[in-house]
Amino acid sequence: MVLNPVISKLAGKLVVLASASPRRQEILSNAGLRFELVPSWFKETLDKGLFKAPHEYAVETAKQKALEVARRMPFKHLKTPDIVIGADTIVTVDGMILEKPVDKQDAYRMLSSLSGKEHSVFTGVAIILCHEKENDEVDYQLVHFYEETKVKFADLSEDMLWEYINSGEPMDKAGGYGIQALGGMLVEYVHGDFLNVVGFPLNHFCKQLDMIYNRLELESGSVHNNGTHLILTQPSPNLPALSKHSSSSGPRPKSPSASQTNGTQSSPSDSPIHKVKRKDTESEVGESSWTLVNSLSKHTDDAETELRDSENTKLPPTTSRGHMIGHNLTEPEDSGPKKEELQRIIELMDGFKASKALFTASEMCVFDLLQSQPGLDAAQVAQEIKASEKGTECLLEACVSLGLLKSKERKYQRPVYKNTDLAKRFLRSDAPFSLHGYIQHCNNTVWPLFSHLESAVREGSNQHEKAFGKKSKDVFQDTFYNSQEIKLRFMNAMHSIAKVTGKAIATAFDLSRFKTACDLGGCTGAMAYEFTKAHPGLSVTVFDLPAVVEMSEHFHPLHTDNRVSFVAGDFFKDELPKADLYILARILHDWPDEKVHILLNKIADASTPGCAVLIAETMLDGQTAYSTLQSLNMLAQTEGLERTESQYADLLNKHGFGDTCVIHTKNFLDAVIAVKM
Ligand SMILES: O=c1[nH]cc([C@@H]2O[C@H](COP(=O)(O)OP(=O)(O)OP(=O)(O)O)[C@@H](O)[C@H]2O)c(=O)[nH]1
Repeated sequence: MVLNPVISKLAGKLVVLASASPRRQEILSNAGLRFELVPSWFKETLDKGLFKAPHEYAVETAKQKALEVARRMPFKHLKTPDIVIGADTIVTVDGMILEKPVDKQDAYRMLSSLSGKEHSVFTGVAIILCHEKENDEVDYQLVHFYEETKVKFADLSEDMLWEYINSGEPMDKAGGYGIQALGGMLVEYVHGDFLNVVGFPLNHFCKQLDMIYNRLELESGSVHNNGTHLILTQPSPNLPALSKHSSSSGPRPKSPSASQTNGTQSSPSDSPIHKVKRKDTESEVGESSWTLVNSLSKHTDDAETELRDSENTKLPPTTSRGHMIGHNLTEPEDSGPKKEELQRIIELMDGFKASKALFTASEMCVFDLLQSQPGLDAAQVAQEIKASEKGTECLLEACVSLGLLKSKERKYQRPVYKNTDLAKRFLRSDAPFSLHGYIQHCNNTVWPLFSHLESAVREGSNQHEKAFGKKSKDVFQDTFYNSQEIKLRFMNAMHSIAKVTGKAIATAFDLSRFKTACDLGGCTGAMAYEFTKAHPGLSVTVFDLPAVVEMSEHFHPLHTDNRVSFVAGDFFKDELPKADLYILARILHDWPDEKVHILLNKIADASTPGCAVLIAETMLDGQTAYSTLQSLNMLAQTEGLERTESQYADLLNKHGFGDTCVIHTKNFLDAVIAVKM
């Protein structure tokens, strides 16, 4: 892309955004960056007192967020990213660091401290470049920087403050406001990068990428550039070499454009350089397997040593400004396709093989068998699952390479197999979070539908007729609930997803004011059960088709609590049970807008002011592979599609539901709540 040659340099690389912030996802995807989303599990609890300046705290938190993901991925996701991006935004005023408020009082405290004053917003950013070496070791290179923007708030009256707090907007935002939304009304002026306040300094980020990939200015000696650190653990012909002029005192940035940006001080770093050796797919990365180099001066010394080494490696010629002449460093002319590039394409091409291996092992109850009898060899497994020895061995080995099984070699004997933790938690059919039911649905329903994806894309409609030879006017009545066997399988699938996601949805918002809820299309009641578990004062009515309700007793042992009840009916045709809160979990994505309007209209008719609708769906905003592929899934399988959070807010607004609040749960589903005005 002409507009952004730097972002386009990342095409073909596995870029990972280690952030759950929907704003960061949006800023980067709007800039055309294709990335995978792996939110960091790093808890933001560093001791602020240990940092000399607030931006150091933001940078260190950003580094820890990114490092946590970079070191988790090879083990938990079984792939090594090329680049991991982490960020942390803080607000500073009167010597205090403000992060996200923990409750409304905290938001009040923050916003009143900002009223009528200028404050600073710092976003620290860490870019980790990962290099997987032939011997399975991973080298990490860390670039980090920060950006400062000054923001002045108008004087805020108590009424204004509380109205804003009650909108729900402050809760997931640094300093307790969102400048991009209602919070914009509180702001008198902004000096500096607006997107930095929103959560990601895009311009500064692009400059850093440019520096990394185009070697701009680096030849003339900037290790510390514009608040940036570049720490190399290994010389790499694909990365800018550090100048031999660099030193621990930090040379001045030479680029005029860079020095005009805010946040020009170089930030001291105490971050270690990490190297990790990947041993096998089962190992957890412990600190002991890391080589740590502890001080900044040590980094710089190491970097200089490495530079001298790297100067000996053959690099293409440069001009005096450090630009490459006729060469592109990321794609050396003579080296042919890079291993990582090919790996990414092959991974995508092989995705269906991995899925089918998982489906087959699950369908043949391999995980259940190895749970009850761990340590069987291929011949023993083959005998138990009534399959060929040769086929079973291939399947077991594939599962080992996918991280689903572990194998143990034995001298002069065949290896034996057992479940990995992942299989124990999610693939056993009797595990509390078992996805067995959903996997069966994927194998028997989604798989045949996806084999007609091209037709689905051409025609813009589901493929039940091609896949199953049946015309369906209503996919639920005509396909999913057409036979007992298929119905039970579908209900099992919905049940397992509801169990895995239920708690995150039920606890996404403060629902303490609601006494009654109605879970429309609530199937087996698994989601309803999570709601009653999380909210002791709440009773939930599950409203679903008679064919579903009659079968839900198969799942009833779950409902030991009599606060969950079932009512049979069709939510498009029949009167809805009265409730304070209507739950629509994975319902609206089945239907086109016309039908969604019919349903929301009925909910609006049944609601009085103060009642609410809670929608749980996968929102498209982050453009993650999961959400966009899920939208293809809805295309091939239903009449519906996945939507963005603003599309849901618009649909709800049209039926008198406002004060919309969205939570990204870090689980499969996101949640939106809106109140009848
Ligand atoms: O004007 C705005 N200011 C800030 C925000 C959002 O605030 C949060 C800041 O929190 P943090 O940096 O800790 O990031 P998280 O949301 O927890 O996500 P990670 O997974 O990356 O830790 C951030 O989301 C900003 O976007 C805003 O929206 N407007």
